Amino acid sequence: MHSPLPLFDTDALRTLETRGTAYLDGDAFALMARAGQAGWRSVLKHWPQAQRIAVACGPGNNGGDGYVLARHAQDSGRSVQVLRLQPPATPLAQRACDEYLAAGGQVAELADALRHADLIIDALFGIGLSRAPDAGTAMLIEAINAHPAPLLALDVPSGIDAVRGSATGAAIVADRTLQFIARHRGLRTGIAIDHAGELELATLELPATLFDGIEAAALAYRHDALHGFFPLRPRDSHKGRNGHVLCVGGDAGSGGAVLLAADAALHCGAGLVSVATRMGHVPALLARRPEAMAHAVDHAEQLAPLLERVDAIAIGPGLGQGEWGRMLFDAVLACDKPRVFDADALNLLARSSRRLNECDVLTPHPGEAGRLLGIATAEVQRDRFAASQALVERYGAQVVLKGAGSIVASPGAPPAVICAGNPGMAVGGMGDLLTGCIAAVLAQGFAPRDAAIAGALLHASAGDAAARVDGERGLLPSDLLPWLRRLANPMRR
Ligand SMILES: NC(=O)C1=CN([C@@H]2O[C@H](COP(=O)(O)OP(=O)(O)OC[C@H]3O[C@@H](n4cnc5c(N)ncnc54)[C@H](O)[C@@H]3O)[C@@H](O)[C@H]2O)[C@H](O)CC1
Ligand SMILES: [K+]
Repeated sequence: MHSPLPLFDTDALRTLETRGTAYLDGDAFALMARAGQAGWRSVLKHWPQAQRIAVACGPGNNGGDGYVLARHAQDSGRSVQVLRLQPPATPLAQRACDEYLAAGGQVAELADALRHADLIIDALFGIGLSRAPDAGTAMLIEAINAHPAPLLALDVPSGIDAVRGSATGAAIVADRTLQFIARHRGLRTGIAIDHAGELELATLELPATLFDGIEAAALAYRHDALHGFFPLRPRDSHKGRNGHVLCVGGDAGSGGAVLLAADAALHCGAGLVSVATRMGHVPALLARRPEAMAHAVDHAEQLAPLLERVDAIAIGPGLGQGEWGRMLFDAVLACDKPRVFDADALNLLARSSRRLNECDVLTPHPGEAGRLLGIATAEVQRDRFAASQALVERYGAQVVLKGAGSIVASPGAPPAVICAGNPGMAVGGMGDLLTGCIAAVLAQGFAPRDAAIAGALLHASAGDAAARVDGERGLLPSDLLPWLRRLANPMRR
């Protein structure tokens, strides 16, 4: 897959800050000056018409970046007001503030600064946020968020944890976030996506060699990573050589889910798809997907020959947790083929606490992840990276933690963040499609981690493509099918 974007944590940023300062002959203020100037260039590029700029400056060096930007804006002849709850608390921020005031800059009360602003700069906190904003700061953040002017956040939208992507209290909702030196891991998953807005990176003209020896804390995959992932098929290909997927599920009354998984597997290029389900769903399946082979399964012995024949198994969509579902779950647990566990199969797994292996894939949403870990959903969302890694440790499988910015965690590799998808996909059936997508890529012989990433990327990118045509609201799982097929084919040469 195309090389993903490396994302970094705060420790890495601190190391880069030290190396950057050394690169500038020990002049730390030069680094801050570059950051503030990069912020000003972003203003000129995206809001050149802004004439009345309010800059909210915190006490630390993020605030220092804000004072530098404010001085540039002041020098350009624009009306600038700095608003702040505390004076600068670091020597660099103090120097930036002094230079701003010396250039005639104004510090104003909140109401005055915001009254006529047509652009707001958030320089309250960056990577130094260490606790929930206090009441006064929270009120300031809420007042800024309620203001109609566009908002540029410097480095991190204040109140957001740049590594976890969560917030412990009030947090800025920015239209754009300009990150300094390196991309923050936390801004591409969970609630941070809505708080960061458009993401931009200012390298501060530092050499790439500064990154030598620094490990990425995560890898960001976008839809272009799929280009060239699926090879062209040999002309003499035949269906038996393109992967056989078995979809297991569909208890009485819930046949639709397992049919969606089968649909997705076919559209992602599986050569053969079989479905093991209740007798009652067989006619509907055959009517909708004659390409799939339907098997009515009421006893484990009926499943055994199927498990033998296929290359990958997707179990869970509509499986239920009754006797029938448990019987199928136990039979699949006993087989050694690559498996995707979703929905009720995850709930049954949580009760069995069986360990799996590296060729298996779990696809929990945050609630299912909580049940698998025995923690609250809120706890999962507070640190999606930690939760998905904990699942890897506990079950020994690949884990796709679904939600905004799905995370693919694997044994012995940095987490992958799926930078695609949209809220229109928060509807029933989308998870069933994902199960089929991943099983199809597994069945075509790709390594489990690649299959989990590619399957999740196919799914999310198809959701974005379908939403671009007719919007996010009312998006249906079936709308994704043609896009899965387009994305699963090599770019036409
Ligand atoms: N990383 C780089 O290469 C560069 C970083 N720059 C900017 O510096 C900030 C980080 O600055 P730092 O002083 O470490 O912290 P912050 O300014 O983010 O804020 C911490 C500051 O605020 C206090 N604080 C923390 N949490 C709270 C809270 N909840 N309520 C009130 N006060 C709080 C804390 O005590 C500190 O005083 C980085 O993000 C960049 O913007 C360079 O300027 C450019 C290169
Ligand atoms: K900020």
